[in-house]
Amino acid sequence: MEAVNLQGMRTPPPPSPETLLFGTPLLAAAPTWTDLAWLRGLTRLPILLKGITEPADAARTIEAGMDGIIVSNHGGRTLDGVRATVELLPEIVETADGAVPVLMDGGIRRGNDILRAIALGATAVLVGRPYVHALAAAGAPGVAHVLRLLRAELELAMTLTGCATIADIDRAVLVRGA
Ligand SMILES: Cc1cc2nc3c(=O)[nH]c(=O)nc-3n(C[C@H](O)[C@H](O)[C@H](O)COP(=O)(O)O)c2cc1C
Repeated sequence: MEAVNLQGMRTPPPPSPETLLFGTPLLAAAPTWTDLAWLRGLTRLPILLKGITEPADAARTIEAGMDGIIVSNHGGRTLDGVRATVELLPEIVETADGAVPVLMDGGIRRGNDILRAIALGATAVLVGRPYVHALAAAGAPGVAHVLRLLRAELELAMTLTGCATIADIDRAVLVRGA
């Protein structure tokens, strides 16, 4: 039987050789779908599940009562070679079928990247390294500058593709590659 602490949290079992990842108990402590049910029961706040890369997991996220999906490969840092999120996005949007918002991150560097993601069905995008690098280079004003640039570039891309509002952005703005 699984141990449960006073807050109702699952206490990870002691690591076995099978759950040791390169000598660390990382996998043994990883949250499970059961933990999501526990978390859902604790709050009515929206919960968005990050790191979804498979349609089957997207379906399970919705079944688990989550409020949104974040398509993410964590910036490709943890598993080199995992498919790009912009490539994964359409099949996950199709699976979600409007039931919950689908956000994505990974490789958003310019306004065009935001336009493309929204055209492929993303409700919104998130950024990681651009704001971290800006913070390191120029502090809080650097972060504000990056966000201003992304917004200005998105507005320019929308103007050039004839989209007056975010809701006007659809697949018609995309050109299919060979
Ligand atoms: C230094 C660093 C540490 C990160 N640590 C985590 C983490 O602990 N958990 C997580 O879900 N994602 C983590 N991420 C991934 C980001 O949350 C985000 O998914 C990713 O940076 C988005 O891609 P981008 O950097 O290309 O915008 C980390 C990213 C960086 C650059």
